[in-house]
Amino acid sequence: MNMLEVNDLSISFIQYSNGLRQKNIRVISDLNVAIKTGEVLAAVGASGSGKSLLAHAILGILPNNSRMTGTIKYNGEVLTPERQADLRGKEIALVPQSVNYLDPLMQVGAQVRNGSKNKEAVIAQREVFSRYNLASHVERLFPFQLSGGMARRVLVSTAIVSGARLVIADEPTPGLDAVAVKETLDFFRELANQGCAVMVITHDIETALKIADRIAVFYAGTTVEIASAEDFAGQGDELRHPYSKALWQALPQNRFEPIDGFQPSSNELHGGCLFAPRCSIATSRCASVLPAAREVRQGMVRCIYAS
Ligand SMILES: Nc1ncnc2c1ncn2[C@@H]1O[C@H](COP(=O)(O)OP(=O)(O)OP(=O)(O)O)[C@@H](O)[C@H]1O
Ligand code: NI
Repeated sequence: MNMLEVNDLSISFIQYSNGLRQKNIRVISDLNVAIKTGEVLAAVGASGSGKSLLAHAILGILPNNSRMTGTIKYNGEVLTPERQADLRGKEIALVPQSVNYLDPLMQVGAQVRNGSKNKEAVIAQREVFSRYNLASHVERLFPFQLSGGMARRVLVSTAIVSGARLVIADEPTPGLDAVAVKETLDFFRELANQGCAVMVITHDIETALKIADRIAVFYAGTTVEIASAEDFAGQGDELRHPYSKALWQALPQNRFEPIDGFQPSSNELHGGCLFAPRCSIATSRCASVLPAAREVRQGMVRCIYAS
């Protein structure tokens, strides 16, 4: 069963230009993704492709000047803002991308326990800290006293101590050394094995492949492909979308060929397939129709030529 289901999610920001003229800038378009109990799904894509906004939409923490359409379901139930507030930090936890999400005025131990002073919470927090090599005095420190790597371990600890069922980790590994990276990824796998659903957001396919069952490839605010991790192999022949193939082939151990051009920015999105201007197999048809999401070989793809 799907623990999380995101259907036709679109997000835009209202911007004021030339005085009072209002402009809607669309940053996520018709995005679909789902995660099952026991599964780790990686969301992979370049900077600005909409990964963090998806995380914030699920948690219900989008900025005030944004508008969202589409539905997000948790265990089959549509999430309303009230329900999101109830579940946030309890059943649904975020490991945020930036350490700025830590409260600068609160000792980190208390933050990880969500303010709780009860005995079990303190024990759980201390166990996780020792597991992450955070010395016993660290719980009394304030965020500004932590190194970058320590702060990231504190953020991961917060999600773990919360006992959440759905964990969304936004770039959890930068600033960690190789051992801590492995430990963190292993821990997410363990959470999934215990029946949680985990989404790991990363711009790095190699990190994603170390942990994910399935990979959702983001481009310019939508998912262009959702494939099983095994499909990222060899020449990438099992992949369905030209962008996923190009990403895969750009890795040093593969052809090491960069993709020409740039991801369009949100104020220059045109009709048609957003990847078409950079795609080697694009035709005039691609410029006119936005490809619908369809199922191909047990994966999802948005390309009219995928087979
Ligand atoms: N508050 C905001 N107002 C206007 N535009 C925004 C706002 N927040 C994000 N955006 C735009 O939305 C798009 C997606 O941003 P998002 O942070 O989700 O990208 P990302 O995939 O997480 O990138 P990164 O890998 O750099 O973290 C970007 O083009 C960004 O500029
Ligand atoms: Ni991000």
